Amino acid sequence: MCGIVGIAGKTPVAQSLYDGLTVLQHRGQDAAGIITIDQNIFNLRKGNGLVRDVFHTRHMKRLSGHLGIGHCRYPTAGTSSSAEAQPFYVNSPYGIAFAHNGNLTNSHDLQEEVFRKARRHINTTSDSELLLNIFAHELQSCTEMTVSPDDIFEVVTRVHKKIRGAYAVVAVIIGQGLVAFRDPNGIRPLALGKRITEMGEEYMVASESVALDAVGFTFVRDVAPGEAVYITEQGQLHTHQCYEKPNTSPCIFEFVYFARPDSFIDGISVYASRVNMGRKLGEKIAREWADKEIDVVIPIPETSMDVALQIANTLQLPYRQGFVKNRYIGRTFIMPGQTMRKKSVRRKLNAISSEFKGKNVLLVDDSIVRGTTSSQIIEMARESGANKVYFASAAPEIRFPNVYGIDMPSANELIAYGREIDQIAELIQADGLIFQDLKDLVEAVREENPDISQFETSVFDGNYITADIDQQYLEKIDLARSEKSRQAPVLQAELSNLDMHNMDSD
Ligand SMILES: O=P(O)(O)OC[C@H]1O[C@H](OP(=O)(O)OP(=O)(O)O)[C@H](O)[C@@H]1O
Ligand SMILES: NC(=O)CC[C@H](N)C(=O)O
Ligand SMILES: [Mg+2]
Repeated sequence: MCGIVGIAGKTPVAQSLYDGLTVLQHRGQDAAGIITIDQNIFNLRKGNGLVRDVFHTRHMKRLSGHLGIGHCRYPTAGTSSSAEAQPFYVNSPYGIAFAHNGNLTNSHDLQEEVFRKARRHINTTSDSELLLNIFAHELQSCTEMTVSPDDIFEVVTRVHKKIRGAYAVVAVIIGQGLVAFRDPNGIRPLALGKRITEMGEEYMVASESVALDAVGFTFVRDVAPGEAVYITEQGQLHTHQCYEKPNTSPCIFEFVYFARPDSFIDGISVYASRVNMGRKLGEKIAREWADKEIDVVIPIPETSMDVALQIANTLQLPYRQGFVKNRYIGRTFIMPGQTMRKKSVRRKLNAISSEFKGKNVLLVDDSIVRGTTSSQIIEMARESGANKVYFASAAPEIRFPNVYGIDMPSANELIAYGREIDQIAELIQADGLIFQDLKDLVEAVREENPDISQFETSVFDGNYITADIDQQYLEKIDLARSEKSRQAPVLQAELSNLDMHNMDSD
């Protein structure tokens, strides 16, 4: 679930892009990149690592220009090689740099087509490099030196027809401007903001509204599903719906886990939706666990805290922060391998024994995916002397792989796959386990914007909104991306030699 930002400014943009990326860091911790345009030259810096590690002062100084884009990456296709860090670049037509959040579901077919019909070579296994080349191929039909907004919208319309899956994209084109667009289902988020300076109006697009807040842009609106936004080099904003029948279905997992609580996505406050999730789950606990004596509600930092507090309020129980989070360790779920994820839980969280000793505790998490966190946390609660350990998840059981930009490619790795609740409880050693109902989760989010009638909920119900996912496809991604297949060391090593960067790697 990567983070993307783009600014068409009147003043240097590198620092704002950097600051925007730092507040989107929770969306991708593996790689980061910024590209700017100055006097028709691209300046690019990208590499593996956190935003603060990839960019040093010497890089920032070289990222001059008033137009630029940035990306922080959580790989969900291809490999974690630095060669697949974004933005990507192609020199023709005009010179295009491109950043993508999401995942294409017809990459395989497109790969063939791009090579045969467009004779374009894709140098990595990244679906984003592929998407850039499709966009570039469509733009190739513009023969004028200046591309008009209508040309851009026609290009995006054709791209929408070719590709399937989830995508929020931002691109900059030499001599032209900044383009951003969102898939027709609006699975991945994209917000538009504006800043007034002495030199004139500046525009910004970002995965989450929080990035706009951080750099002093005012939120204008969400980019609509299927819509494209084009800001010319001179700073004129043009927008157009490029899909005939868009079908708004935002990814519900953004609200459960991915997005920051202080963001608004499609008119929904992520924080308020989490409070609603807490209320609904609290009511379910009151209904179904009337016989259980719970002394205290304890969140598993960090994402579940807003939900847990509301559960405690609903149940009229004390809320205690029984786990301390090491602020220097990032999110474990988006770490690249299971070994690293497993090790990091104990480095990240430590228990305050007095909050557990002799008590019946209700631990709350936003979701249980592989069960890495829950099983270790329950063990820690017991080591700290808890009497009974109950566990509540603000999201329902996750039983289906994700194909839209969340790295859950294999059903077998999901703890709830093929298991009933009591079997999952036994595996994670909980004395009781309760999940939110899907209907309640959808209602909790919808309450904040009833105009949205559906959400992308495939990980819970196997209903894939793009209607192109069958068992064969799921088997293919399982084979390509499961934990087991990613341990093939030769492939990883070979791919990491394919580094192609424009700026020094140090
Ligand atoms: O069942 P699992 O496979 O362990 O995945 C679920 C856990 O991973 C996430 O936490 P993470 O540490 O990524 O981030 P957070 O600090 O934002 O909660 C999520 O909040 C759950 O705690
Ligand atoms: N999580 C994402 O949005 C990833 C984007 C793209 N599929 C990649 O793997 O680089
Ligand atoms: Mg967590």
